[in-house]
Amino acid sequence: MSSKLRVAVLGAKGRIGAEAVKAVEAAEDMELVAALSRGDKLETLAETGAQVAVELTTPASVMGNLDFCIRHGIHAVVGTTGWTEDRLAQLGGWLAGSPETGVLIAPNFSIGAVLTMKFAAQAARYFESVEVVELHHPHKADAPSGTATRTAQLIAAARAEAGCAPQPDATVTGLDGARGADVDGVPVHAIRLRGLLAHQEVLLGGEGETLTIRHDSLHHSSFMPGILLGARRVTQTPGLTFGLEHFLDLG
Ligand SMILES: NC(=O)C1=CN([C@@H]2O[C@H](COP(=O)(O)OP(=O)(O)OC[C@H]3O[C@@H](n4cnc5c(N)ncnc54)[C@H](O)[C@@H]3O)[C@@H](O)[C@H]2O)C=CC1
Ligand SMILES: O=C(O)C1=N[C@H](C(=O)O)C[C@H](O)C1
Repeated sequence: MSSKLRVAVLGAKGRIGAEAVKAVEAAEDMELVAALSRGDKLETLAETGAQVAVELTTPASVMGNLDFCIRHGIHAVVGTTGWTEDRLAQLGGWLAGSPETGVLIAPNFSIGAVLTMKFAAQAARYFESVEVVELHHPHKADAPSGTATRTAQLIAAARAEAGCAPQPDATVTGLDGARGADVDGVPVHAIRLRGLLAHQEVLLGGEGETLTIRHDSLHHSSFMPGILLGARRVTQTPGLTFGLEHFLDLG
C-alpha cells in the first residue's frame, strides 16, 4: 500500500465535490480512492481503505455518511451545512464510541472567510450595531449560510463576553423577514443572485462611523487549500474540531 493519504470524496458530482475530486487527484501526498455520488454504496469507503472522507453532500445525507465513517474509523472533513446543537451532540456521542477518529466540520474552507469570522468577532465589541449579509448563487439550498450563522454566533459570543448591550433597533412594524433572521441577537440577511458564488459582509456601526468587512469567494478553488489542509490534519486530531481556524496559525 502506498504511503499517500487515502482520501474519498462524498458528493463527488456536486459543485464543490467535483472541485474537491480534482484537488485531491492533484495533491502529491494524496490518493483519491473513491468518489461517491448519491446512491453509491458507503461500503466502498471501507473496501478501498479510505483514511479520510471529504463530506460535501447535503444536510439530509451528512449524518448517515458520518455515522458510517465513524463506525469504520474513517476520519472526516465536512463542509456540508445544517449543523445544530442536536446534531453536534449526536456526532459527539458517535465519536465517544470511536475515540481515535477525527472529524473536522468547517463552515467555510476559504482562508478569507475564516479571517472574516475572526476579524468580525474581534471588532464586534467596539460597535453598537452589527449585522451580517451573506450573498450566494441561487442554487444554494439553505439560508442563512453556515458561514453567516457561525459568524453571527461568534459575534454574539464576543459581545456577550464584553458585556455589550443589545443592539439599538426601533422597528415595531413592518413585513415579516424585513429585518432578517435573528441568530443569537445578530440580524442575518440572505441574498440569492444569479452570477454570485459565495460572499459575505459584516457591517458594524458606531457613533459617526461604520466598518464593513467583506469577503468574496469567486471560484470553488478558494475552498480547496482548506479541504486539503483539513484532510492532512484531521488524521492527527481525534474527536470533533469545529472550524478550520483550529488548524491554522492565526495568532
Ligand atoms: N464549508 C465550505 O467551505 C463549503 C460548503 N459548501 C456546502 O457543501 C454542501 C454541498 O454544496 P454544493 O456542492 O454547492 O451542492 P450540490 O447540490 O452541487 O452538491 C451536493 C451533491 O451531493 C450529492 N449527494 C447527496 N446525498 C449524497 C450521498 N448520500 N452520498 C453522496 N452524494 C450525495 C448530490 O447528488 C449532489 O451531487 C452544501 O451544504 C454547501 O453549503 C459548499 C461550498 C463551500
Ligand atoms: O453553498 C455554498 O455555496 C456555500 N456554502 C457554505 C455556507 O453555507 O456557508 C460555504 C460557502 O458560503 C459556500
